[in-house]
Amino acid sequence: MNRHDIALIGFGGVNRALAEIIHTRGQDLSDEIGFELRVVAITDLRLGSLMRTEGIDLGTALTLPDGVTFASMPGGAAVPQNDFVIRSTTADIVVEATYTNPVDGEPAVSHVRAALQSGKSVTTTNKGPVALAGAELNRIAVEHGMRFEYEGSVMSGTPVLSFASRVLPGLRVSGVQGILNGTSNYVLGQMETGMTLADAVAEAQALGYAEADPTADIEGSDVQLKVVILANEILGANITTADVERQGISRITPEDIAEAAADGRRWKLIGAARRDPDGRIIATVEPVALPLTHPLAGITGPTNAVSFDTDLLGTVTVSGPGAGRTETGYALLSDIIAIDAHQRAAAEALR
Ligand SMILES: NC(=O)C1=CN([C@@H]2O[C@H](COP(=O)(O)OP(=O)(O)OC[C@H]3O[C@@H](n4cnc5c(N)ncnc54)[C@H](O)[C@@H]3O)[C@@H](O)[C@H]2O)C=CC1
Ligand SMILES: N[C@@H](CC=O)C(=O)O
Repeated sequence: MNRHDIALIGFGGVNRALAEIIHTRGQDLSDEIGFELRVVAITDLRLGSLMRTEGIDLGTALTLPDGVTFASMPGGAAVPQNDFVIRSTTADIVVEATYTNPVDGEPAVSHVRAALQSGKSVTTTNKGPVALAGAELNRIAVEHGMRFEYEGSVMSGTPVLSFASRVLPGLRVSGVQGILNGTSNYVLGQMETGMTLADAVAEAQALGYAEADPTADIEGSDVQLKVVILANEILGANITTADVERQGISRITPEDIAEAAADGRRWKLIGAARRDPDGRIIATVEPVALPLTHPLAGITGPTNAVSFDTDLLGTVTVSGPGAGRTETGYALLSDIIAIDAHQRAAAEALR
């Protein structure tokens, strides 16, 4: 049976969830997807680095006591050594799931670049490399015959990017808009029950929805990155975050929430991008008090939804999980399956 060896860069909620799926589903997973998966390297700021060409004991790696680093395991060290691990690992796929840096995407951009240039395909849920260096990294992937997959960068495990690229062929999409951040949607819903914004954010953090710095969720920079990704991937734009007006939800008060409810409305943080008649891209992130009859008003908790404005179908909406450790760990698995399928197709074409 074919096998893929993977290196995990970052060992937080999402990459641990992927490791859990591999560890607990074991041979059943291999039988279902048609190939074996082994983790042969892990690096993490807090835990250090670990390399085992024969495969890492995920049961041990996932249950290290607090304060114990990978130095306690064979092949482990107390420091991450990201670049060394990425360039020297025997893995054929690198999985980048470190913090999203909304300013310049680093060091994740460098992680992805180093992996592609050293002959590894990459899957990532990190919005930074995709939004801030997507064109460059996709070009490097093609130049090196590698794949750069990032389904989980928008709407977690909900395959909105695959949907748009594979299920809408022949349609002209003029705009995309929706609820693109699970944390802020969860927070607004909790505030409707009387919870304070701060307490609701703390809950979202405990549930694994929020960014390491939840300001990104609340002030809209996470949505801003996702709007850039959707505009560039689906509208064929070439915009950056500087082209996306941004306003978050921190100024929404309990009184605003109550006033909206009395008026039959619900506050939602909406990301949107559209191409206007003269071809310009108008892109925004803003809170909107939607009427309860609006299709996005019923989107609750960490669920996200994206509507596509098309020429032949009118509006098509995709909804599903927008955040969550396991849901996003699945996004990485779906990318690995896609990478395997591309590699099989390429090998078949050479026969
Ligand atoms: N949690 C979610 O629901 C979703 C998360 N994402 C994205 O996936 C990525 C990971 O998210 P989580 O696992 O939830 O975050 P997390 O904060 O739980 O884990 C991130 C891990 O990366 C490590 N790390 C950070 N910088 C590093 C570096 N320079 N070198 C090595 N390790 C480093 C940290 O020590 C931490 O263990 C983020 O970019 C996030 O925006 C995307 C979709 C959904
Ligand atoms: N913090 C993000 C995670 C997914 O991108 C969110 O809450 O949507």
